[in-house]
Amino acid sequence: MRIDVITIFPGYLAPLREALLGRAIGAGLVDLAVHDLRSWTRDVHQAVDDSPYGGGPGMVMRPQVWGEALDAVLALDERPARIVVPTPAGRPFTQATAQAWTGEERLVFACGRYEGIDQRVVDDARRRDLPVDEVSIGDYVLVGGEVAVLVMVEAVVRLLPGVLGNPASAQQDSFSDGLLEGPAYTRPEVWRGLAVPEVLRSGNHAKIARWRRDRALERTAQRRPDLLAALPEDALDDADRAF
Ligand SMILES: Oc1ccccc1-c1ccno1
Repeated sequence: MRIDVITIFPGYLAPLREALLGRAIGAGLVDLAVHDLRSWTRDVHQAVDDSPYGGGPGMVMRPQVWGEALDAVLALDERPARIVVPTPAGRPFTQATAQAWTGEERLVFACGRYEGIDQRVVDDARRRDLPVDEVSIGDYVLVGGEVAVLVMVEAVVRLLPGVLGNPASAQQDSFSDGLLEGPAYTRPEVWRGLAVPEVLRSGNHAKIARWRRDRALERTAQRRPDLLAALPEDALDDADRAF
């Protein structure tokens, strides 16, 4: 997978070259290129924004600069690309989104700042039949899209074959089966008077699996009843329903 990020703060994306993601890049599983949007400005001030039509606070990012930047970055590689625009007004980015994007040959992230990017940039890309997703990583407002890109790139790249040491980890993630992950424990057996649940030390794998499933159902019911309600009809078996 090739990942391109266009931003006015390239340094914000430095963490993508660290740790697990850095190793994925080093192993050739991911190609990452970060581009400074200001490279496509033509004025001495390298202006990337302007006042909003219709008035109102803040500034809007200029379509000319973004249009030239996206055209140039897309032309760098012949692989078909999905353009991703992080925005608080976007569709929710979920584990399902991350899973779906693992099938993409290329992702091009457009990091907006200020009051966002002139809408015509997205409209122009869509009318050229380029796939464009405007996505939000949560119901809060950030200063720019860079942090959202860090989140989304990590969520996607960790799912790519060969990235995680143990692929089973991704299968047992929270959300992978529609439920939140239950509690986890490691040594020591007792810590500050708190003992590890006995069933986890029983060696009875069937009991352990049932206990873990019950804790996941319990936690999901308590913290995210919306996820429970969204489960497909056949997702819960009789033992789950008895819980
Ligand atoms: O708040 C933002 C500002 C710019 C770009 C993205 C965001 C955002 C907020 C939540 N998800 O994305």
